Amino acid sequence: MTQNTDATRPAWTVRGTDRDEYPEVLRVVGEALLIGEDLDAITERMRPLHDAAGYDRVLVAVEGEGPAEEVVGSTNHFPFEMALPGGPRAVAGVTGVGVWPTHRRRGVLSALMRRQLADIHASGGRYAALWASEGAIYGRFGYGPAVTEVETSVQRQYAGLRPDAPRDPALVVRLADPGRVRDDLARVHREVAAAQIGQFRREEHWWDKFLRDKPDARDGRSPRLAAVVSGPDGPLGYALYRTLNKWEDDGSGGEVHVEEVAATAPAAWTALYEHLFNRDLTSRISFAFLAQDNPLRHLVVDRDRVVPKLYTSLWMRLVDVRGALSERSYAAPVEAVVEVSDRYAPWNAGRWRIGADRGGARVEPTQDAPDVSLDVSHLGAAHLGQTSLTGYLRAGLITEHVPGAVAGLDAALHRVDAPFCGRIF
Ligand SMILES: CC(=O)SCCNC(=O)CCNC(=O)[C@H](O)C(C)(C)COP(=O)(O)OP(=O)(O)OC[C@H]1O[C@@H](n2cnc3c(N)ncnc32)[C@H](O)[C@@H]1OP(=O)(O)O
Repeated sequence: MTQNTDATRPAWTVRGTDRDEYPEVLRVVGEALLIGEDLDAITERMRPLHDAAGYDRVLVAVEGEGPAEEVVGSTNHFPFEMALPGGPRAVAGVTGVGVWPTHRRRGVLSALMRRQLADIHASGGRYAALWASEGAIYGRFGYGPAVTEVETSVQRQYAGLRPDAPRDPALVVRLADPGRVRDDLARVHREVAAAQIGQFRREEHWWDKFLRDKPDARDGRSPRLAAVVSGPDGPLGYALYRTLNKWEDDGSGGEVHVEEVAATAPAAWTALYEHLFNRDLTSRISFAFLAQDNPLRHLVVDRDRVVPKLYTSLWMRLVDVRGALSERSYAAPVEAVVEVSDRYAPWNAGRWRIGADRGGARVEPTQDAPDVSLDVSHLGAAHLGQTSLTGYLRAGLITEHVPGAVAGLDAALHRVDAPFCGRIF
């Protein structure tokens, strides 16, 4: 149990919770996040995820004792299997973080984070990941920005695909209610998620959540649609989207809003984009989440009409530096001593000798002089192979004791494929 030791403030402690107390947790987190929804509605929405995952990973900070006890903050994590460099791994998907507005900036979150990391570590966890509401929050807790994704839109008049985009006349696109083609969606996603770094295996309760479609949450848009592209051997891709019925003085101005698009074959991407770009009465097609290397900008006639807006999705945290670096895959051989600082998970702090090549890695504690000194958040940022350590070096945030050591680490950690999560959890 973590105790606030500042005698000038009311004491609060960190402890676990249970199913009965959960609505109270949601009340606090919902208010902190400005959810603006009735508590019953939030509870109804969130219950199934927790009933499936259990309540034992939810932590609360409470103030007072007995009947006067009140929840003033909370954090939670879901058990995910996520594709990481090296293969699918158990990752703690941290979410539901909030502190009651009158109790902010007193160290409540810091205590919750410290306890949560200790709990994940004690249960053998090596990684945590989250989507941050604000980029300023999680660096201090050892999380680094590991995935940059793209939001974009294209005017229909410029949404033409190249004549040489791969097309397969054997492919068929079917438009349906997502519930009717859920097995097809799951089949495609299973294949994509197994290989794409940053995706987590989507269990049934997560499909339930992502396919929920309450009319009051549509923001004036249509019910969700699923376009599924299939070949003779089954589904090869899908797009989940909504339309918006809109009219301007000079005619139809409808919109297509794509929530998720996934495919396992080049011609399937073409078929899906042709479907999305050819809805009558529309003038704009938007994409909420795309990987940075999604084929879209290669397939359109004029890539500059598809302007990417970048955002950070996953923040990664190496909960067990040695374990995580030992089981990672490497793109190039590397031999380096890395000195790690870690305020919130002290078992990671110290010097680690990393010896790795394409066949595997050894990571051992050492007292040898370091080649590089950095914070654990930098390792988390670089772990998925997209964020470079060189950027931090240029910014003066990590120290290179041996010239070229950071470049050597970057070459080894690099991935040619862009990581992508695409779903806020
Ligand atoms: C994965 C997710 O769930 S993301 C959702 C996160 N939740 C939200 O955004 C909801 C609204 N915000 C909140 O509930 C709270 O402000 C929280 C959870 C972000 C922070 O909780 P607090 O208890 O105030 O944090 P705590 O007091 O432990 O702060 C620790 C340090 O982080 C800093 N900090 C905390 N939040 C922020 C922020 N939003 N921006 C910048 N700095 C911050 C504090 O200033 C403090 O710095 P210091 O150690 O130099 O003094």
